[in-house]
Amino acid sequence: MSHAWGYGPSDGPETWAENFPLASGPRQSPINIVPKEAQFDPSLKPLKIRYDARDAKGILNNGHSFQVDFVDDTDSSTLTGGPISGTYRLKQFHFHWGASDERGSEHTINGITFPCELHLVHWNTKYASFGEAADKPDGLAVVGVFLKIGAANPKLQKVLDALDAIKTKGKQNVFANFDPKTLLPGSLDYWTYDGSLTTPPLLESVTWIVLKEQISVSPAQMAKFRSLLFTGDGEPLCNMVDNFRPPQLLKGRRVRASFK
Ligand SMILES: NS(=O)(=O)/N=C1/NCCS1
Ligand SMILES: [Zn+2]
Repeated sequence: MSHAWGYGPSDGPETWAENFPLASGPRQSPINIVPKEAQFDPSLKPLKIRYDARDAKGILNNGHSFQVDFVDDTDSSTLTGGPISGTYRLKQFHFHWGASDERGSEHTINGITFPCELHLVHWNTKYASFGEAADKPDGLAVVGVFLKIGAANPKLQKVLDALDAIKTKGKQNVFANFDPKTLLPGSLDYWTYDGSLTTPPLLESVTWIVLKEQISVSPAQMAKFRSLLFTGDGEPLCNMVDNFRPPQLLKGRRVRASFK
């Protein structure tokens, strides 16, 4: 049975444990990252990110965020190196954001929140598919990128221009020829820890790779994110904002840094 969940007072993160017991598990995400407590690990490899714009397939309002989906039947868009072993294929990317600029990210740095956070979701090709990988402890790897308020981000604009056509839950459109590598910052320095999906079913299958360097987003671009709706056609209008889970307990986990 699929349980309805959301980000409101009656179905939000504080209620998820009722239907998704992993919410109280030992490796939940997101977390607050305290750089001074992160251990530099010289054995961590540089991230190797190779994406092919031709793999971009579509864009979907899934009622919780919007996601850009990728063809993942070959190793043409992959994540390797970093803290992971083997090859992980790009499945989709999506965002989390706030109703205003002082909140919106899921991970925090020294308790600092950002207005938006990008997640690039990859699955381990030792498994047959995303669905097979999603509940395995080494099944997924998500690269997280913080967005901070500044100059308009031209790389983001193509994604934001596609939102008018997917305003309501369930709407989708073709979204072709887009290389998400253009969304990444110049530095690929990262923090990494073992965590979970930040949305139900909160599966504890994610190697998190959170980049230190942020990318920019303008106030007008943030307004575009906030123009989406959680609700479907014909339902009462509810703006898609504050679709983030707050930081969870570390429960003894180590956060490693790829940089000094
Ligand atoms: N925000 S997240 O990336 O941890 N959650 C996900 N749920 C389904 C695919 S990714
Ligand atoms: Zn996410």
